[in-house]
Amino acid sequence: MTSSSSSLMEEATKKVPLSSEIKRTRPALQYQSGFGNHFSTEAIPNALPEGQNTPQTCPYGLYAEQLSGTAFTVPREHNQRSWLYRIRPSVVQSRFIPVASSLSRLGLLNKPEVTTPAMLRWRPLPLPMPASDPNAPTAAGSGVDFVHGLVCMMGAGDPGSKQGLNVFMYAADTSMVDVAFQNSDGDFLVVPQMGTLHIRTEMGMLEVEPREIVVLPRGIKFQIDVDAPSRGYVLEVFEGHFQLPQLGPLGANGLANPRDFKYPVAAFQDLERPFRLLNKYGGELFEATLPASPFNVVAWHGNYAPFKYNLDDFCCVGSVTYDHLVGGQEDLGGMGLIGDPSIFTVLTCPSAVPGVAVADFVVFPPRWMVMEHTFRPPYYHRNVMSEYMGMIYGKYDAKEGFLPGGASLHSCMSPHGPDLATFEKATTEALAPVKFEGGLAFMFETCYVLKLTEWAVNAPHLEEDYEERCWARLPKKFVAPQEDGSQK
Ligand SMILES: O=C(O)Cc1cc(O)ccc1O
Ligand SMILES: [Fe+2]
Repeated sequence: MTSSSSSLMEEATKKVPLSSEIKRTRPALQYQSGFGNHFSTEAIPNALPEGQNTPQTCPYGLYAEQLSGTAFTVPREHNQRSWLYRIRPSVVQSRFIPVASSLSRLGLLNKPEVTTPAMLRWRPLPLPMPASDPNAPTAAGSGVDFVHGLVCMMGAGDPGSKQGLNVFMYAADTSMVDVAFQNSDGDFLVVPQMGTLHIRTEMGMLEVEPREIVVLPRGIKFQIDVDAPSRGYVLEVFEGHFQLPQLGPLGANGLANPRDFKYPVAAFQDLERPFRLLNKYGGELFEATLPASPFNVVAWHGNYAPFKYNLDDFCCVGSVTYDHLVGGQEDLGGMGLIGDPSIFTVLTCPSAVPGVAVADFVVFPPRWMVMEHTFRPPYYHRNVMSEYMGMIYGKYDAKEGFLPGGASLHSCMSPHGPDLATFEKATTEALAPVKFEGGLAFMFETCYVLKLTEWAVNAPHLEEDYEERCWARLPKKFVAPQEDGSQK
């Protein structure tokens, strides 16, 4: 490891202040708040038509364009669409052509084809090589932008039949210049672990830092600037959209509160120069040329838009008596099943089966641990759901060696739980109330059985001795009773 990457890794283990807490280099952005709201926003006063969506002519000579995130015909409470008022409509573009073969080496297009139930863990994803590194591919530095830095690790299903998901990681050090990306295959949930993402979307700008997440719904064009080596995780769902979990017996508040979700305000570019549009479609990549910036939406209204959320705002709920609780479905005295996922769920993308998620995004944030006569860490278990975990900063409370920027996979029915050191500590420590402040881990939990990409199983940062290192030395502690039934 180079000294610069080891110091970057030290950086990553610390809880870094948000840039809003330190000196800013860019003007602070404005947002609108409230999960799933119907927003109205205009970058020029009166750019939104009054009283109707498609007047004969729109203010300022804008074109009206609807973007639908759900079928027109789904019930009103699930309907997601926005009306965009833009300088040119999206149809002004050249024919989409498959991206040239040199670019098809993109990790983004890796196919999940390897089946294995093995418990796997990866050390931190290597960052793009700095220009000063003699092994860097170009003298100007690695030049890897967000799209080219995405690498598919695993997935299930098929975007063509709108079923399943992918898990990616990204490592990038370069901004996207005069290029926009559109994912027609599903929604992206991005979890930065290092480096701020400056995201320009059709609906406006978002700035997203480690400890925040962003959802970029299907089809919404975006472009990402970075100002430092940046790394993180991406969950892509091919079906449905992310929603807040039911609160069941918790009542009206708690977990991720709706008002803490931030949506962009309209912001547009009037840039008349060629742009490339990269489109992920059916798991392949296509490209078209645009005569001008596609970020030309002067005003919009609707409920289909990207949004961000600060994980520090998560209101964590847990056991205040005994046992380690994660939550589950609640049957409220004959009121029927509430599809209520884990108490650590920030967002869920539900399947058609109540309580079963295409994917849950779950966090393990700093929190008080007060449970009495209890083994407090996550217990040993095997789960019908598959669990992919990542680390944003610090340490996880069940394992040593799970590092920020690293990842683990415990698939359907594969066993996992605390390592030896954690077990020893948890079974001998005095159970005073303690605040776990060690770190912020998260999980993508899915009902699908994941396949891995060749890249993920052959990656040099895959830990060869994961099971061995964590669990092989867990001792036999069993003491059989004496013939008379007494214990030795
Ligand atoms: O396996 C893990 O580390 C994740 C996890 C944590 C927890 O507190 C309960 C269940 C669970 O799967
Ligand atoms: Fe687990």
